[in-house]
Amino acid sequence: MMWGLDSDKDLTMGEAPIIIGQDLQHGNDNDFESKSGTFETGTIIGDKKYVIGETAAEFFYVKVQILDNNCPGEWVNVVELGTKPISCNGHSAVVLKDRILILRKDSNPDDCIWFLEVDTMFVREQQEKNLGTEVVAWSKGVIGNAEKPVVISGPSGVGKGTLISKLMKDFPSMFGFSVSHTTRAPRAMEKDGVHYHFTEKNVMEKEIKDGKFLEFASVHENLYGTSVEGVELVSDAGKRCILDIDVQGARSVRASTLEAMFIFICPPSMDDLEKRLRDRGTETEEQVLKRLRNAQAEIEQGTSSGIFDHILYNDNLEECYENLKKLLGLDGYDVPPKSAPKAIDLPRDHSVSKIDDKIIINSTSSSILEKESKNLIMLDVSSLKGGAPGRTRGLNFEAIDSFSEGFNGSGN
Ligand SMILES: Nc1nc2c(ncn2[C@@H]2O[C@H](COP(=O)(O)OP(=O)(O)O)[C@@H](O)[C@H]2O)c(=O)[nH]1
Ligand SMILES: Nc1ncnc2c1ncn2[C@@H]1O[C@H](COP(=O)(O)OP(=O)(O)O)[C@@H](O)[C@H]1O
Repeated sequence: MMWGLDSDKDLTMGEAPIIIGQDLQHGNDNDFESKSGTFETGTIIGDKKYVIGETAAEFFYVKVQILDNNCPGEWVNVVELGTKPISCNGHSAVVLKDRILILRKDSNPDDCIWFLEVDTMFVREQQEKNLGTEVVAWSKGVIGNAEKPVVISGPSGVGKGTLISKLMKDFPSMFGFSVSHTTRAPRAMEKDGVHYHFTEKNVMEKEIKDGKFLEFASVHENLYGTSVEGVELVSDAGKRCILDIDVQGARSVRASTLEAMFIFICPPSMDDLEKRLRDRGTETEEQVLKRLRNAQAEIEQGTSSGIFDHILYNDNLEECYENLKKLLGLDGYDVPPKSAPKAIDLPRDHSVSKIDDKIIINSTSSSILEKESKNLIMLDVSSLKGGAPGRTRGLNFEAIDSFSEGFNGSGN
């Protein structure tokens, strides 16, 4: 088996080395003691060596340690952000520009590609908040691109929920709702985990601190927030994610790495808005008044801040819904079967090399069956998008088998 790789070159950030992390399990590298994992790779980027270790026998998470060449023998304090992969039977590590690509052995097709970000914008921002430590961030790699999420904002009672429900009912395989967290009390018909994740303030504040939220805001004196996982789960299922969030939240998403389409829904008049809110009958008089007070400012910001790509007036519901469908490219639409994004199936034993933006994964298996199905895989990392917190998308691959001519799979 050839799993860990080549020589230990002194790589600097931004170079495109042939690479690679090194298999320390077999004692190829004596620069430092392998601390505890049964499998480790050591990847040098600039002055730092990133040691990624795992213990396959137990259900542990992969662990990152860093050595600074300027302080020989001393481990640097590391903060690891994001959801981490669970240990598997080893991995290869490949240096990209600002991150390390991890190819995991013996893991499921949808879980074999991960990225450890070491110098992305997200990591640099977090570094400023964690002075005195090294920050790295994990994100899972996903084949292909997800369709841009749709952010829908507008004052309370304008009809956002009604429009979104219609869309989800008419196109259930195309859209998925990002279920927000909130500290407000559930309404009579609302279900936990469906309409919102209803949560306690102290729990939500802790989760915000832990970086679980893409955005959050205090709205009508309650906390609301969109979790990174909530949005990613919808995209992973091959659906387009819909977010119903307020203007502050929309502004935060605009500033984040998440590319989205932003739509603001306006009422025909304040009188109509008040009537809808009162007729809905879900709020106390005090809450209705609070929502109406906030509505004016929300409409001003929504229509003038430049956050939103489109403004829709919800006067006649059916007309507004048709206009929403037009924006989403759904007018006169016959819903096609939606195929889930493809996943890469790595050969169990393989070698890895890198040429420009292509990672070449070559089966070294002696099993005829495996050779037939996946002899050579070319992974294209030229169009990566997103990253921590969340997923790294835009990976494409071609699987080439030696027994038939041409390609037998594509990530596109
Ligand atoms: N920033 C942010 N706002 C949210 C989120 N979820 C809901 N909201 C907004 O919070 C406001 C109040 O929502 P809700 O209590 O359900 O009342 P409703 O708008 O009257 O139905 C609305 O403007 C929602 O768009 C979220 O995750 N983040
Ligand atoms: N175009 C419309 N004309 C009249 N009533 C509407 C219209 N759109 C929505 N409504 C009603 O207004 C109320 C508030 O709508 P809802 O979808 O709950 O608003 P939001 O989610 O923006 O707070 C609901 O009772 C809904 O049935």
